Amino acid sequence: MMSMSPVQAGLTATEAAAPRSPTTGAFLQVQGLGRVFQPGRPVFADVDFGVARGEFVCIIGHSGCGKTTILNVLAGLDEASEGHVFMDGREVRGPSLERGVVFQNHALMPWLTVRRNIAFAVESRWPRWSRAQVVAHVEKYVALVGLSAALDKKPSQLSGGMKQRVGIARAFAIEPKMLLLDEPFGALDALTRGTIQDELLAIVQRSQQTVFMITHDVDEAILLADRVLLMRNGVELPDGQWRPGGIAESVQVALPRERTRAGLHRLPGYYELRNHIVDFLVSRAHAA
Ligand SMILES: Nc1ncnc2c1ncn2[C@@H]1O[C@H](COP(=O)(O)OP(=O)(O)OP(=O)(O)O)[C@@H](O)[C@H]1O
Repeated sequence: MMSMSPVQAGLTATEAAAPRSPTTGAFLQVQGLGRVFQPGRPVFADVDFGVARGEFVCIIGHSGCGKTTILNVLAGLDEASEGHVFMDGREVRGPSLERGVVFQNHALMPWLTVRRNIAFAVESRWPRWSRAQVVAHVEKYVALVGLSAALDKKPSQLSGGMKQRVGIARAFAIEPKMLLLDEPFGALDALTRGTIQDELLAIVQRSQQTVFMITHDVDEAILLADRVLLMRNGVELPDGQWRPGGIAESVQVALPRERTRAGLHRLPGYYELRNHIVDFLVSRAHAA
């Protein structure tokens, strides 16, 4: 159980921090994760994976397979029914400013300006900072997402894309060890989505940020990720037994890191990779 300490679980701290293969040495280690909402029908079980420091991992799968549930457990916002999550050698036991989370719907405080929304997070992260330090830090991250002109506007005065940018700036501004993104561009139109994908790609490449991101968009995953986890849904087998969902495959994106949206389809290996992922989603993600 997530709530059980290593000592309660009968493990020493060293044993608890020592992962089983295949995640040995990874910055984020997910071991034997399972989540049950409906007894006898776990959403997923035995989920094991690792994310290396500086790696960008996308998870893709059909609605309901449990992606958001996994992300919430990684964020410390939900408890797994089974298994453990370790980040940087320590078990995740609750929310922390070491992890920056961005949801599909920005979750900004509507009564605060862009500046105050981000400053609120920065002040929580570094409570001893002077006002001038906070101001400089906030302005730096708002500039990074191209929103300096909107610093003193409230969320209601911004477009959907701008609000999502503020959410991303806020997550980056706390300089988390890991960024957790739940379909951050899902609610945006294609044009805005493309622009923000490019911005995210540039910021992540510069900062070497470790990222775990949920997406439904195969091209988005190929553009951004070093690796894509393919998640299958839980399914009732012909004999009536329930097989929980889980990670079916981990697919390396073996394309040059210098990718652009416009040039993606010209990269050797792109179509094979895309077809492989689409084929999984069409024929294998729900298969009994
Ligand atoms: N708090 C909850 N109580 C009961 N069932 C839940 C709860 N949260 C999630 N579920 C169920 O768990 C399953 C997985 O949900 P989850 O949101 O993780 O899926 P998802 O893969 O992220 O889906 P989507 O792509 O649609 O966001 C769904 O069947 C959902 O109904």
